[in-house]
Amino acid sequence: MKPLPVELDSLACERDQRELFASLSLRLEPGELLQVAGPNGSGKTSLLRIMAGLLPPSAGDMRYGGESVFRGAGRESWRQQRLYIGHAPAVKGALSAEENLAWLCALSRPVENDRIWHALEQVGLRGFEDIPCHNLSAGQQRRVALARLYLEQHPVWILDEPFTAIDKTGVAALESHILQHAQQGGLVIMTTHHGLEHLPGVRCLDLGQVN
Ligand SMILES: Nc1ncnc2c1ncn2[C@@H]1O[C@H](COP(=O)(O)OP(=O)(O)OP(=O)(O)O)[C@@H](O)[C@H]1O
Repeated sequence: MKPLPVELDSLACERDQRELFASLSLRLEPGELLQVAGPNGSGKTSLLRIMAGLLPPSAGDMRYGGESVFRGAGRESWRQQRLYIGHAPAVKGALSAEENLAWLCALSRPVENDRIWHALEQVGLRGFEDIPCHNLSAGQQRRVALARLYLEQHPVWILDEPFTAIDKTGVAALESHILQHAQQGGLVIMTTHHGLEHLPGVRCLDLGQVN
């Protein structure tokens, strides 16, 4: 799937009658990596959830390839184009890593088991495929969610704190995978309190500065 430009047009978010941001406009081209930064509570997760189509904005619009992602046919097609991984691992504790991934992928398109095993191997979970996730560590559960980045074919990735609970080696591997996705023309929008200055071409949107 070839990514298309993403445009934020005067986007605003209010929660509990408090304005988090207003008149947020920017255009992202395929191949870009955007880091949404800002202090705790500045609205990073809220913005990512709006961009994922999971939270309505209080004003403004967002377009993908020129079509609003909040209305009509654009809404459904956006959900097939973007992969959203929230800050909680969102794995079901009673299911194994393999079962979780089969279930999560089936929501968009079923995948074969050998591809699931390959993805779990990429995130260092070889040998842990069949263990119920409630018996995995916090970092391992996070890795189960992140295995989707090796499994699914969405052009746009929206990642909320993907490095949380991941060890140093895992962070380096994930950074390189994210960079590779952008270099191959994908679009990445992510929040992280982890510095990304050492990665080439990262664009930063600081919500602490826009309000
Ligand atoms: N479900 C909710 N209902 C009402 N207000 C919320 C809800 N979730 C978050 N908020 C409020 O919105 C504000 C922004 O929260 P958000 O999670 O977007 O910030 P953040 O920048 O991601 O913070 P952090 O760096 O701590 O993860 C906070 O003041 C929070 O209290």
